[in-house]
Order: sequence, then structure tokens, then C-alpha cells
Amino acid sequence: MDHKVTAVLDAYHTRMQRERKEREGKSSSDFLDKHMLSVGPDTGPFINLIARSMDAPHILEIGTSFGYSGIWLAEAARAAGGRVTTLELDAAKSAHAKKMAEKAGLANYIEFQVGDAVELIGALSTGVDFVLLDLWKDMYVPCLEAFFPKLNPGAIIVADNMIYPGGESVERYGKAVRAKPGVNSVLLPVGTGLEISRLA
Ligand SMILES: C[S@@+](CC[C@H](N)C(=O)[O-])C[C@H]1O[C@@H](n2cnc3c(N)ncnc32)[C@H](O)[C@@H]1O
Repeated sequence: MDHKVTAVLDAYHTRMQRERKEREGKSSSDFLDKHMLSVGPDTGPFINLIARSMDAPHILEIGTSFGYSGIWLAEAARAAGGRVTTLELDAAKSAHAKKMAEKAGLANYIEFQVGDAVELIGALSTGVDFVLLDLWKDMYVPCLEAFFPKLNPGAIIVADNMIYPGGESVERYGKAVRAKPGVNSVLLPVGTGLEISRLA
């Protein structure tokens, strides 16, 4: 990983620690659209490792936020000859994420789209090889239904927050993805819990 990428990741890690302290004792509505709520420093390298092992993958990130996981995915895309499409409802977060990707020297490997994820997925072409699913949890199943027909054989789906905070929406997602034809799926205690699913 080159120094521009590690400098940007270090800046995110500093912000992550500050925001974690700010959240102590507060309700989620106080920080929902202000904090990164990122996949964190265990899941970042993990998704990078999986995506790097693919051949020229088209990576779909659903939930850009301020751009942390996108840096790990764009670095993998550069290394593996692929590209990332990342989707985010909030234009200001997406613009921040784009600036950080430019600082990291990765802007050529990641396309930032703003809007509702289900609508944006509908407009995507087929041929998706890797999905990071990390938006508000009630959207996991609608997004799965939208992107599943667009997956290539052998595609990998990683869904975040499956153990913490967990809850009914992610349980519904876990059941829905395991019921899809040709899918093998495991729940791993990495970061806040990842459901890793592979299409045969
Ligand atoms: C948990 S954060 C993503 C964190 C990011 N993956 C990271 O690790 O840095 C979830 C993001 O999903 C976005 N989001 C929520 N609902 C959405 C929707 N329907 N379409 C697109 N983005 C949405 C939120 O605005 C929020 O920024």
C-alpha cells in the first residue's frame, strides 16, 4: 500500500477514534448523518484482501458515507485491474469521499453516484463481481433483490453489521441471501460481523 493511501487511512482512523468518544452516551439520531459509521479497521483490510484476489473485479459499494471502506476497495481495484462503483444518498458525504479518494491517488478507480441505492442499482449494467452492503439496515433486502440479477458467477457479497448492532433487518437479510439459488454463505465475527456469500 503506498504512502498516499496510508496517509488517508490514518486520517480516517484519527477521525474514527474522535467520533467514537463523541458518541458515548448519545442516541443514534445525534450522529447518524455526521459520523463516518465506517466498517472499521478490521473489516477494511479484510475486504481489500478478498477484492484483491479477484481478476479485474467490478466492485459495487452500497453506502459510501465519508469514504473509508471505498479507499480499501479502490486500492484493491487498482491492484487487481478492476473498478469500484459506490452509491450514497447524501451528496455532501459523497463529495467528501471523492476528495479523500483524490488525496489517496485512487480517484480513477472509483465512480461516485448519488441517489437512492435501489434506483441506482436498477440503472447499473450487469457484471458485478463483489458487493459491500453497508447502508441503513432496512435497505439490505431491497438492495439484495436489486443487485442479485446483476452478479457474475463467482461473485462475493459482504454484508456489514450482521452481529453488532444486528437486529431484525439483518436477520431477514441473512435468511434472504441464504435462500438464493447457488449461494453459499457464512457469518464471520470480523469487525461488527460479516455475512460473506458466494454465488456459484
Ligand atoms: C454505515 S454508513 C456506510 C459506511 C461506509 N461503508 C464506510 O465503511 O465508510 C451507511 C451509509 O448509507 C447511506 N444510505 C442510507 N440509505 C441509503 C439509500 N437508500 N441509498 C443510498 N445510500 C443510503 C447513509 O447515508 C450512510 O452514509
